[in-house]
Order: sequence, then structure tokens, then C-alpha cells
Amino acid sequence: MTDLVPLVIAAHGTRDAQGLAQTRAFADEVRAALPGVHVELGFVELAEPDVAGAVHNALAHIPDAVPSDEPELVVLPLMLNTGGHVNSDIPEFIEAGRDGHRVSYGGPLLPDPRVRQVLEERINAALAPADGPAWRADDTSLVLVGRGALTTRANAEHYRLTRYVGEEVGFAGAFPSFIQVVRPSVPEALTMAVDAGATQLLVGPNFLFRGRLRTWLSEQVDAWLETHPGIEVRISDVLGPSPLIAEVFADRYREQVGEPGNGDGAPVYLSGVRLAGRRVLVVGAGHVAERRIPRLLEAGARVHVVAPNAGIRVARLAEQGRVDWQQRGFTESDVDEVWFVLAASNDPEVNARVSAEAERQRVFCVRSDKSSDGTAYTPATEEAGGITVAVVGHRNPRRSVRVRDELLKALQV
Ligand SMILES: C[C@@]1(CC(=O)O)c2cc3[nH]c(cc4nc(cc5[nH]c(cc(n2)[C@H]1CCC(=O)O)[C@@](C)(CC(=O)O)[C@@H]5CCC(=O)O)C(CC(=O)O)=C4CCC(=O)O)c(CCC(=O)O)c3CC(=O)O
Ligand SMILES: NC(=O)C1=CN([C@@H]2O[C@H](COP(=O)(O)OP(=O)(O)OC[C@H]3O[C@@H](n4cnc5c(N)ncnc54)[C@H](O)[C@@H]3O)[C@@H](O)[C@H]2O)C=CC1
Repeated sequence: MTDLVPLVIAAHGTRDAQGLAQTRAFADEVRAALPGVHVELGFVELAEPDVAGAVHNALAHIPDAVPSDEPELVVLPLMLNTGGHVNSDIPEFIEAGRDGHRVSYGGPLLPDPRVRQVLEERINAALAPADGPAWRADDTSLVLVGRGALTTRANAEHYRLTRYVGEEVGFAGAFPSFIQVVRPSVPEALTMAVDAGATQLLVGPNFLFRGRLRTWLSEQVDAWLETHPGIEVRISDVLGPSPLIAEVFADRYREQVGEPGNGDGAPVYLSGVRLAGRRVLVVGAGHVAERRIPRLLEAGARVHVVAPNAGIRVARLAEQGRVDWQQRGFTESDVDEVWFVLAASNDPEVNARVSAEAERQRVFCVRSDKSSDGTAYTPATEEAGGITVAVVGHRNPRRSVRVRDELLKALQV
């Protein structure tokens, strides 16, 4: 028996035996990265068991006493990007398999610079193969191949990745392309690269494992080459099993279970943030907001409040022109251009959206109703004689306040 929460890896699945073997090898690497954690592998399609079955199998390994606010089981998509599988199929499988248990579901692998590092290793290996002449990156153009999705963000992420890999490896040119769903297709991107003057092309599939997509890619490139004599093309390997990607996966698991050293439960890094003249967003204008806004104003922040209703204090600050109050519900673009965010509405779904958007835009955010989903805490703070005392505990605000007050007393003697 183990007292660690089990993990289900939700992989795509493939008919390709080699791809399936790679997927299983990856699961073994994740097991090595998470000693003591029971790891089940499940598939969205084309292999057994399906994700629901894997979730069901993992239930037998739930530890006896999981605190009621913690997950009993973690499911992570073994997918590079968001899309239909991540957003709908896997959540449906989880519902079908979880039998009332608390499941925490994490995000896809990208964007993580370690995944990009592995991609660049595969590409560099193809530039300098053991059995052929080495190509210089600055004589070569890259056509990076993504899966293609109905999710704009996933496709945009592929453009971003192409730019990164192009610059970091030092290619003469870098062209994004997609094997499915959206354009430019691979042949279109190859032609664009040649029209831009390239004669030597490195096609880099950003796929996790071998399978149908990788086979199509070879077929498409071969067909294109028939009509483009004189052009040389190499295709790099898929990412494949990799200890570094298994590490990323292990970190995603730790985020979900809130292991110390990662996310919730980790000590905070206290800083004196200087907010003078900087825009700060406060979502909600009730008790929590009115307690925190005065200190933001003391620090010189430009406070923007978004809330359908405001308590008397915030309403007065707005009348006096000391805060800007938008009398409406939160919308994601409220996070644009701000340096710091307080999610203090009384609607958990709204606070979740606020902290998700702040996370996406890499802006620190205090989530007042569920601090483990935020990226900053509000310390118990007071100033005395030119010294600011700030105390942060671990989600026990009253204790922090007591300690702060004791410290202030000590300062006064
Ligand atoms: C983690 C943290 C993150 C953050 O929000 O910044 C957090 C989180 C949460 N607080 C909750 C409840 C309350 N917090 C207070 C008061 C204060 N809370 C403050 C800070 C922090 N609170 C952060 C660091 C905490 C630490 O150091 O341990 C203070 C110190 C500073 C400030 O807010 O300015 C301020 C004292 C100010 C002063 O007196 O000077 C009161 C009392 C009251 O409101 O009167 C209650 C009502 C219950 C009670 O009395 O215990 C809940 C449950 C919400 C729910 O049930 O939905 C969560 C959510 C969670 O833990 O996930
Ligand atoms: N971290 C902390 O120190 C504390 C946290 N809390 C938590 O914080 C939450 C807020 O507490 P209070 O300020 O006491 O609530 P409150 O009821 O006084 O105020 C809630 C505010 O949220 C606003 N709001 C509602 N829907 C919104 C939307 N769609 N967009 C923007 N704003 C919206 C309301 O208009 C109102 O201004 C509580 O739900 C509670 O879980 C409560 C006490 C202390």
C-alpha cells in the first residue's frame, strides 16, 4: 500500500505498435519520476483500456485517508496542447469512471520550455545525423509541423513555438504548418519555404509519439518532393519517450496534489512590491475588497475595481475618484495591462476565471476564496515607525494577525 494519490495518464492511443510501445515506455518514465505513485495508463481511442477504465482501475489504489479538500485521484492528459480531447473527451471519460471520487484534472504539456528543449534536441539530431553529412542550421529552413486544432489558442501556440525553435536553433527561416484541421498544410509550408529561397529543409514533427500522423507526414513530404526536384528534405524524429518530458508530467502531478515545493503548501516568497502608478485589478467590491484596497492606494497603485455591486466604502472611494469602478461583471480582458490582481468576488466561478486569466497572462493573483488556486497571498500587514510588518502563515489568517500584532507591540517598546 502507498499513501500517495494515484495518477492516470490519459494518452491518445494509436494502432502503430511502435507508437504504443513509446507511450508505455513514457508511462514507465513517469513511474520512475514519481516513486511510490501508482500510475495507470488509459487511452482516448485506438488502444485499451480507455481512460474511463484506467480511472476505474486506479480507484483501487486510493489511499485510505485523503483530506476532504484534496483530490483522491489525479488525471493528466498526455497531450501537447489543448483541443477537443483535452477539453471534452477526457473529462467525459473521467465522469464515466470516477464513481463519485474526487478527481483533479491537470492541463496539457505545452507551453513548457522543457518540452521545447526536447523538440530542439530531436531537430539538432536530424541536422547532424550519425550516418550522413551535417547540415548547418543557418543554411536550412525549418518547417515545424503541429497537429492542428479547432482551438485558436493551440494553433497560435504552434506559431509561437515555431518562432522560438527557429531562433533558438538558428534556422535561416521557420515556417509553421499543420498536419490536420487547419492550414497552412505541410506541402503549402514547404512551398512557402522554397519560394522564400530555401533549398534545404528540415521538417520537424511536434508529435509526442510515432503513429498515423507521423506516417502521413512522410507520405506528404514524399509526394511533395516528386514535384520539387533539387530540394533536400530531412524529417526529424517525434519527441518520443523522454525523461525530461516525464519530469514535466511529474511536476503537473505535484501541482495537482499540492506537494510542498510546488504550488500550494510551498513557502511563499515575500517581496515588497512597489505599485506606485501601476494598474491593479480588484474583482469584487465587498468586504474583502474594501479591506485590501486602502493599502493598495497607500502604495500608490491605480486601482481598477470591477463588480456589479459595491459596498459603501468602495462606492465612496469611487465617488471621490480614488478608484475606478466599472459597475459590471468581470470579463477576461480586465486582466490586460495590469500588474497585480485580487480576485475577491463572492462567486467561486468568477474567481476561478480571474485567476485562470491572470495565470495565462503571468500576472500574480490573490484568490480570496481558494488561495491554493492563486499565485499570491495577502499578508497580515501593518506599519509602525517606518517599518512594515507583514506576516504570512499557511492559510490561517487569524494566527497571522495575532503574530503581526505581537511583533508590532515588540517594535513599540
Ligand atoms: C491565504 C490567504 C490568501 C489571500 O486571500 O490573500 C487567505 C485566504 C483565506 N482567508 C479566508 C478567510 C478569512 N480571512 C480573513 C482575514 C484575513 N485574511 C488575510 C490573508 C489571507 N487570507 C491570505 C494569507 C493567510 C495567512 O497568512 O495564513 C489577512 C491576513 C490579510 C487581508 O486580507 O488583508 C486578513 C486579516 C486582516 C486583518 O485583520 O488585518 C478573515 C477574517 C475577516 O474577513 O474578517 C476570514 C474569515 C474567516 C476567519 O475569520 O478565519 C479564507 C476562507 C474564505 C471562504 O471561506 O470562502 C481563505 C481562502 C483559503 O484559505 O483558501
Ligand atoms: N481571503 C480572505 O481574507 C477572505 C475571503 N473570503 C472569501 O472572499 C469572497 C468575497 O467575500 P466578501 O468580500 O465578504 O463578499 P461580498 O459579498 O461582500 O462581496 C462580493 C463582491 O463580489 C462582486 N461580484 C459578484 N459577481 C461578480 C462578477 N461576476 N464580477 C465581478 N464582481 C462580482 C459583488 O458585486 C460584490 O461586490 C467570499 O466568497 C469568501 O469566499 C471571505 C472572507 C475573508
